[in-house]
Amino acid sequence: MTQPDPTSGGQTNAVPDDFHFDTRTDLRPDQKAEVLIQALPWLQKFSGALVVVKYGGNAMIDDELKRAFAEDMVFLRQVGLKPVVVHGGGPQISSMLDRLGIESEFRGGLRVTTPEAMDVVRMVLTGQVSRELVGLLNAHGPHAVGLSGEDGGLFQARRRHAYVDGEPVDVGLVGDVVKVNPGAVQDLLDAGRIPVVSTVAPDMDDPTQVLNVNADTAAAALAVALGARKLIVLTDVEGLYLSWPDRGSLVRRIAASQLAEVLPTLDSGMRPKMEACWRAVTGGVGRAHVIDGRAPHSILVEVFTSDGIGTMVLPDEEPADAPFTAPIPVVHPEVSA
Ligand SMILES: Nc1ncnc2c1ncn2[C@@H]1O[C@H](COP(=O)(O)OP(=O)(O)O)[C@@H](O)[C@H]1O
Ligand SMILES: CC(=O)N[C@@H](CCC(=O)OP(=O)(O)O)C(=O)O
Repeated sequence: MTQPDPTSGGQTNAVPDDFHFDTRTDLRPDQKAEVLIQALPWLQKFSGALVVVKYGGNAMIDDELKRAFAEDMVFLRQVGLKPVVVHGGGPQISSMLDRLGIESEFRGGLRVTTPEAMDVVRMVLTGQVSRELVGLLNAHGPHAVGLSGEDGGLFQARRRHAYVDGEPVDVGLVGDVVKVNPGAVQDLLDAGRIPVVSTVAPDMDDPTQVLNVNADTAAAALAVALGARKLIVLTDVEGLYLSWPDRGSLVRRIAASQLAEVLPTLDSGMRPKMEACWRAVTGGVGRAHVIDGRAPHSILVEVFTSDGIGTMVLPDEEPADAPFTAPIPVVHPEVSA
């Protein structure tokens, strides 16, 4: 049996003949209907919305979770949103460097990237992680197309001058995205595809050289350039904790200016992530969320339920669509000046 896909310009999606609804849950039919109907205002609100989803390497824990992630992306697209995937792959790069006997070290949350390590970063991100995600998405139909920051002039980067404790450190071939030309991603979206972006970028000052770009930072730059409604960052923790690792200090909502005060207090893993959220929201993206990628379908819970999930960063001035905002108290961090 095949069903026409109304959003795919005449393509068809194969539905197996033995297809049946999942009956593993204990929900009664009316409860199932309630869950679906509760999603209605959110489906209406986000119809046509462009959402950039950063999928961190630490959230790619097992095959089941990766498949659930792919289902979520296809779900978003199928109900009329425009998802763009920007993926990381830090642990996958580290494990390949290990296998090849190449030492890898982080300074200030950035991988010190030698020319030899850069070859591995590029190979793992574009040749392994991207291929796997594209394959998982395309198990549902011909949706996904992979591209890297090198393709179609998507990113241009500049070498990063990194500092640890105020001292300059050499992190090698690490860059910051300084220019985004989102045309190639926009073309794919216009064609109904799901772009899957790897964050390797040409060096603006030496176009023969590619640079290793932190995936959170690249996702934020792309979200701003595309004028995204949301940036969703999937990681391996419930969200931002004000006093890590005190589990009682999870932040549910935080305004950009409050976040700016907190940033200098954060550890290296969380800092680039929260900085990326801050950049996105101050750059015009409606909301940025950090959510737990270890929970299956956390994206759907974030986008289509009133309570949401994880930590939400919002602009200082609440936009006009405030009535849809979940009634969660804003945390006012107590941070010394
Ligand atoms: N304040 C904090 N709130 C939440 N997590 C934190 C905090 N400080 C440090 N962390 C650590 O940061 C990790 C997430 O960063 P990272 O490992 O770089 O993620 P990813 O690979 O998804 O980009 C968490 O697993 C947690 O151990
Ligand atoms: C400069 C730098 O550190 N680049 C990262 C790029 C991958 C990444 O960011 O992956 P995650 O999102 O999984 O952490 C790295 O080499 O690990």
